[in-house]
Amino acid sequence: MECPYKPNESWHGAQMEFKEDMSYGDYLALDQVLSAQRPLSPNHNEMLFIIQHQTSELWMKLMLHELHAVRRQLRANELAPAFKMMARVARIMDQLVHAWDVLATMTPPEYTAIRPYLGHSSGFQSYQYREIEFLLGNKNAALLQVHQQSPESYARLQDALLQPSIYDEALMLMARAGLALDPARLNADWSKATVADASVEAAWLTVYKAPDTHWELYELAEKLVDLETAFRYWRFRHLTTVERIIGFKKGTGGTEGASYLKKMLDVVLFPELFSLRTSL
Ligand code: HEM
Ligand SMILES: N[C@@H](CC(=O)c1ccccc1NC=O)C(=O)O
Repeated sequence: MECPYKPNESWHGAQMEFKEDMSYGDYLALDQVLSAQRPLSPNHNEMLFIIQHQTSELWMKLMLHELHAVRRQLRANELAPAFKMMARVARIMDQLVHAWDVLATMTPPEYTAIRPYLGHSSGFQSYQYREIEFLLGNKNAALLQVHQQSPESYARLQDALLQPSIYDEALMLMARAGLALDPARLNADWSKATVADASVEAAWLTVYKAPDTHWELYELAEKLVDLETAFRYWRFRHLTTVERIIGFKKGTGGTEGASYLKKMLDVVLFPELFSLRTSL
């Protein structure tokens, strides 16, 4: 039978030769990305575990790219581009919320076959996740210690710890727009986690009681609420997936496991944006 492959025939006009030109794989550095999956166990399901984490880290990289830009835009009073980026971050978070469905196809015996190979490594050591938390105001200086072996991530995290969070920037922007905020809150110790403040709640209440007068701040508030809501769903799915797969075992990172993650569900990033709703 004649071989159907004809080297010189084009297919729908597609470029077939890449000796000189940059190809898809070149542009995306696919050789690097696709050679970075290195299972340690003989178990079939470890590939799912690795790719689930690597894709999450890639989306986190994009979230950080967007969140740093949001902070710069807020500092520059450029709200319209900030809104677009905040919406993107919330959609990425939604994507990560749905990604738990893929991981949940891994059963306890399947994970038990992989777990001994993980040693003490844990998502707790994700420096990108920690930077996202810090940028959103959930600061905790003690957690820098986890990254002392890696000067680059330590420096990034330290910078995120010491600089105002996105929420702090939103409050400074509100003050510049003429809303009355306690100067002590505007000069807070940025390395500390956000603490609810009465003057902040009163200012957001002013915005929510007259949206037409404060439309941009109203939109900013709702974008922040979208973001926090998506983040809470992620935490919740992490906890429920973990309970489903390892029950109440201690974590490889050294915490109590599910009960630690349950405590993290109580974290409120933008407290006044939720408490004000009781007064509306
Ligand atoms: C079988 C799947 C998973 C299990 C059993 C699991 C379990 C745990 C446990 C027990 C902790 C607490 C820290 C510790 O002691 O280890 C933790 C923390 C964490 N995990 Fe997972 N996890 C899983 C999947 C994931 C995935 C897919 C991600 C996405 C990147 C992730 C990200 C994190 C992060 C960021 C933390 C730190 C949370 C914080 O400090 O608030 N985990 N995980
Ligand atoms: N903390 C998990 C281990 C774990 O999930 C993990 C281990 C290595 C790399 C990423 C991980 N994911 C999230 O914590 C456990 O206790 O089983």
